[in-house]
Amino acid sequence: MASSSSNTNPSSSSEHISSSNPAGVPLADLSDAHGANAATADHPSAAKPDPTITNNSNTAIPPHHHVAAGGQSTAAAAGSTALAGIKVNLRSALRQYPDFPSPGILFEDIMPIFSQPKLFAQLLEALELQVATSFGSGKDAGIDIVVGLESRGFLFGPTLALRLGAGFVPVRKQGKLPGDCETAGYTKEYGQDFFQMQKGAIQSGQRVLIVDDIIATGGSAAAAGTLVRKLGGQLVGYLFLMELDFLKGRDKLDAPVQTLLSGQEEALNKK
Ligand SMILES: O=P(O)(O)OC[C@H]1O[C@H](OP(=O)(O)OP(=O)(O)O)[C@H](O)[C@@H]1O
Ligand SMILES: Nc1ncnc2[nH]cnc12
Repeated sequence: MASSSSNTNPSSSSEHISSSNPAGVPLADLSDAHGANAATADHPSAAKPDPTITNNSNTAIPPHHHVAAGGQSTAAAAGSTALAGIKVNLRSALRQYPDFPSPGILFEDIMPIFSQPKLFAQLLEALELQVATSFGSGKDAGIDIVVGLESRGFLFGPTLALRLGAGFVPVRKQGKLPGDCETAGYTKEYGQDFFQMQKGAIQSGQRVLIVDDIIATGGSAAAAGTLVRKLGGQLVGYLFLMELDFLKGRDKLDAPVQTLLSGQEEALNKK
């Protein structure tokens, strides 16, 4: 199994507050005790380096922009600044629900992001910027297919696919897709299930990026990766909105992992 690593590129690894905001949307109110800059047991402070912008091969993700000797390109630096500002806003929109859907689970509710159109737009911008750090911008990323996991991966997967000039293919819970399907069972943070993909949904050798909202134990994502490979896809990476640190789900994945936000350094009942 691959292990996680810290990014050695400080300009893209912290959720610092930027005074300029290239995304053009007001940053969160930092005076709010529940705002993005508040250090809570659930979320690291904004000043703490973000360990999530990493791959799973113990190397920093190389930017695909031209890099001038001794530093980032102007485009890469602008992208890093925009990404950092957006992360602050995304984090402040998340809500936590203890003991949902079962005792001991601290549920991270991402839905408020989607009810605010400017934030929803920023999420897509951040995901595209994050993809660009590894693969290049838009169509240059060379992603053929974005695979989204039912159901929250359907909220932004298709839109991200369009922005990358890629197609979208769903992974669904068992019994929802017609025709011949491949099936993979898995265990997630609060239960067990089966995922399916339609045979023929991916052409042999197509470059596939798997996206979902949250990686917890990594069980769902690992099963999706198994299905993509069964269909002949080339799995180039995973992209999540959020990672629950204490569960170390990325250790189950054998392709590069990128996440916008990290949280829950410890289990709920250990706090
Ligand atoms: O890393 P894991 O422990 O596998 O957990 C992560 C998965 O759990 C949630 O999905 P859920 O099955 O609750 O479905 P939903 O998106 O339909 O709510 C989440 O959206 C991920 O897909
Ligand atoms: N703690 C959690 N919050 C939201 N979605 C999840 N999926 C798996 N674990 C989760």
